[in-house]
Amino acid sequence: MAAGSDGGPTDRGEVGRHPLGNLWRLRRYLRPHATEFAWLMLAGLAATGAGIAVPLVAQRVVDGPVAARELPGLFQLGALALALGLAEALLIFIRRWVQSSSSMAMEATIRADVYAHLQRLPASFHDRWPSGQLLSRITSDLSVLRRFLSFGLFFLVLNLVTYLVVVVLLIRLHPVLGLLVAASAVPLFLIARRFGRHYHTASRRMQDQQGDVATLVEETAQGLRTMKAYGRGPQLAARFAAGTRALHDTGVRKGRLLAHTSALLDLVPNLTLGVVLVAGAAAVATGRLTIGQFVAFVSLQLMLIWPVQSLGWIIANGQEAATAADRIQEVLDTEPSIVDAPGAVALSGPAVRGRLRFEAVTFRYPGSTAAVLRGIDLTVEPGETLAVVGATGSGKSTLLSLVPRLHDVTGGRITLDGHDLRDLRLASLRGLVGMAFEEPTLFSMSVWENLTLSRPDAEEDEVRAALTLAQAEFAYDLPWGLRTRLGEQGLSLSGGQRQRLALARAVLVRPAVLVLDDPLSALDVHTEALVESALKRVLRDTTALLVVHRPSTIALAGRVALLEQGRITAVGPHAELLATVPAYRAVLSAEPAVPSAPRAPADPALDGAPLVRS
Ligand SMILES: Nc1ncnc2c1ncn2[C@@H]1O[C@H](COP(=O)(O)OP(=O)(O)OP(=O)(O)O)[C@@H](O)[C@H]1O
Repeated sequence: MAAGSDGGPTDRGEVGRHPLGNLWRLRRYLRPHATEFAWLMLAGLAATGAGIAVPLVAQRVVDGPVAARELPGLFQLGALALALGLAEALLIFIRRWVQSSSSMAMEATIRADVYAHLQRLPASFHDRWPSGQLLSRITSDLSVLRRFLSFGLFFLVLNLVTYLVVVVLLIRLHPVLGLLVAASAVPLFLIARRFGRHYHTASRRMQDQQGDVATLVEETAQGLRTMKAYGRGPQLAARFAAGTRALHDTGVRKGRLLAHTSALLDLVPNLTLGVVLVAGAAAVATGRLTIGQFVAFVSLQLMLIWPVQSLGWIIANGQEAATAADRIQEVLDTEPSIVDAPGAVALSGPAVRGRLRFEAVTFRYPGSTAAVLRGIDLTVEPGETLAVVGATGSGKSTLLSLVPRLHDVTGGRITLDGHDLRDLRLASLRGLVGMAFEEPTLFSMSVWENLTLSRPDAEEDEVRAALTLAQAEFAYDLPWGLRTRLGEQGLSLSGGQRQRLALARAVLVRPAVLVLDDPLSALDVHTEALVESALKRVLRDTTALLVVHRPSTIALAGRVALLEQGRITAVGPHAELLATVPAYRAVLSAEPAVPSAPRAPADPALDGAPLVRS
């Protein structure tokens, strides 16, 4: 089942045309373990063979030494039965031993692949997929798959072989009764097929609902403060209760479906056994069957009870695995849209001048009809700092996110030193662009690891310089200095501290282009002034695009671009815009907003010159 066209999860409960198709596609993960599986199957079949041989030995015992009252023969056959029992136990042990290691290895490989794929997928994919859905796919769905690959699939093959071998032996012992047992496979098949159909739909619903519940838990954990502040605990609890109730109801429906089917599956072999007991006893009485053969027949038939009884569980496991495979393939089938183009080139650090140019850039979010950015023409010269100012929702963050290709333009192009960004190797581009967001993300790792995410090879003195620049030396005073582990999302730090660490991380890249999305918003006036004065030094050597709101930070920029409803309406030095553009004044002050008449973006060469109105 493919992912939605806009990269979102597909409709709930939708069942693919080939329910087992996606499960079959995962066979490539079995291949590296083919030898282990062959041994596994061999050990399983040998153990079953030993088990099947026991009733045949019993037949010899009854018809031979027991009938003839011959003690030495009885001991020999008894010893053979014991040896078969021991061999069966040993083989089962070997099978279980191999089984656990290969299935765990397969699960780990699939999990690593899904995780790597998630990393390749663009920001727009993650905007659309609830994180709980991804979490449940990479955890519980993979466990379901492992259970199937290690147990369900194995027992499906083993039980099928056992069934066929035993039925052949039964037919040889007594053709009529043997065929009767063989015929019982028909109702079994019909029951199993009906169960499989219904169970597939129910298990898809349940696995999706598990994802929904995981999303709710994650949202609650993240929004705990907001929830408590607004006293919204009961509402969220009610939402959660509704989610878990839905999950419970689907679970109960699934359980009942399985119970109902298991009862039917139990009934068939027991009914057949009843018929065999009566008919077999009659055959013994009329001399058409020896007592030994009768004992062997019944013992062998009893060996079919477990394979038939476990059929319901195996089908359930198989359907859950098919659903899990569908859900995992939905992620794996989503093509990463932002990738290296064929022939993409890498730009290396010192040769890069850092001339950034937006040419008639248009951008529309996937699934949305309205463009967020329209006809953006803007040039940021090497070493220049350009501030982007605009009302909330005007598209500032979106504009900045296009530079490291978190999203790709939907019209026009952006160039760096004349190269279309889409013709550059992604790793090279992202190595040249340092970025800090207003909402800085710090990971559950040490401060050092968080800082060097942008440059794993950074030296200690470089990290120190970046921390000094970002006024983040407080990191040295944490309990274990830079080795201190931060809590989830760095929650143990204040907003301003997190922003400063994120800023240090961005400048550590020694970026050719620095993109800062309002990174000083959480700082107090005093710290902001210190960071600004330090930033000034960094900005001298790099091309920078800043989203800023405060006039003090705007002073860092040589020019300012005013963004209004996705369009650049004015470009020029701050003082001039302030003097000549009412809309600009309105954005920076409490004046009522007056949309400006469109203005041609000024040529950077005209910096300081009067603005040109179009
Ligand atoms: N992931 C997204 N998917 C769809 N629309 C989005 C997405 N992110 C932002 N938008 C929309 O794009 C528009 C511009 O958003 P953007 O965040 O770029 O504005 P902004 O100028 O940075 O706002 P602010 O100053 O409040 O941060 C808004 O209308 C917003 O609803």
